[in-house]
Amino acid sequence: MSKDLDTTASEELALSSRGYRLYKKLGEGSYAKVYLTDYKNPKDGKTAQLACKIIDVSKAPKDFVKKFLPRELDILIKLNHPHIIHIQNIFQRRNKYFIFMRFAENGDLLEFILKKGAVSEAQARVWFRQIVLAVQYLHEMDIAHRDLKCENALITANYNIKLADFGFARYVVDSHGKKVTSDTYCGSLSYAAPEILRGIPYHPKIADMWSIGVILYIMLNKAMPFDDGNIKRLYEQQTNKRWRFRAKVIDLLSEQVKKLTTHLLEPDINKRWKVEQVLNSDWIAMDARLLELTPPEQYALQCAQEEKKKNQAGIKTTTPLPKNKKKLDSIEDINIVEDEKIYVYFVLYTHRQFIK
Ligand SMILES: Nc1ncnc2c1ncn2[C@@H]1O[C@H](COP(=O)(O)OP(=O)(O)OP(=O)(O)O)[C@@H](O)[C@H]1O
Repeated sequence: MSKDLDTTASEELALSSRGYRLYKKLGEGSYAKVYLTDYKNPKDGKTAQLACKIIDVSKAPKDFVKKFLPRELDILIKLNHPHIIHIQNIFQRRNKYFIFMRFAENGDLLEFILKKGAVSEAQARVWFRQIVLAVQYLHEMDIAHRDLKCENALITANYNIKLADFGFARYVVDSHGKKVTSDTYCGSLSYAAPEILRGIPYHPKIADMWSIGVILYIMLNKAMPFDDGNIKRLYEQQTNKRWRFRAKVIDLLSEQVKKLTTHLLEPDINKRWKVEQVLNSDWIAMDARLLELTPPEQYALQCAQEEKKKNQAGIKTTTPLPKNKKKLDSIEDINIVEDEKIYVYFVLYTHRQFIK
């Protein structure tokens, strides 16, 4: 096996007895490494190429191991959507978790943009809609992704998007069906909504919509809308709407896409567009084929809606609400989940930079 691999001989043996052979590093995140893997089903001999994300809990912070990782695994096994990466198998051995998933042959969206340049508006519309449908499915399941960024939008051989990396994802309702806000600040700084930077408990679904706006901007511009490592300055740029489309593309882009981007990069959470407004936007409608859901997209959405109904029916109503119920200056009153402690989890430095 390649020197690239951190797996021990006994791990390799355990993996190969299940038909897996890891052989090449595909990517690396904060606490995980992702490898290209050959798989041969021991029962029927069928083969496939997969990606394997290895999380070594002995190298990760306690908060990640106790809180984020269990959530990631719990959420991953529930998801089934055409634009979310398919999980083939998960297993744990000593300190390591091995998450086997579909291999995205064309890498991630950031890699693609860095290599090929800004995405044409027609292609961006197709990819953006796929990302938004995946987010609609998650939000319908009452899950917020909380780390939406180009690196987490993977591209298959057929140039379809598969959303990945649920390391920061969480449920946004509590056991009483009440909306909860987050005060754990996750994700990448460049994609973080102003309300996150402000350091107040935030609505994770609404913050996801901001990140989606940043992704759209990056696809069209091959640049970040806001680019400052200093949180205070970044916050000021965001709230004063100090961003513009790059000179290279501004005259080429449609008014419809400019309007959509502006409604997503909206600092006021009450005005920021939600999933349905995006999917019904004039920009998506410019390609009539994209207005209809494909049968797999329709099926996945239906499943999510049914799951939500089931959960709502099973919600306990007799248990008293947590004591720390707190009103905030936002659209609804909210319960702050007790286990959440303020923890800054920003990935401040990105490995890959845009060359303007
Ligand atoms: N299924 C896959 N197919 C191809 N490449 C993949 C796949 N999964 C992950 N990668 C690559 O590995 C990188 C890291 O994966 P992932 O984002 O899941 O790890 P992470 O540790 O959770 O990252 P982060 O610290 O950014 O949250 C991705 O950006 C992508 O380039």
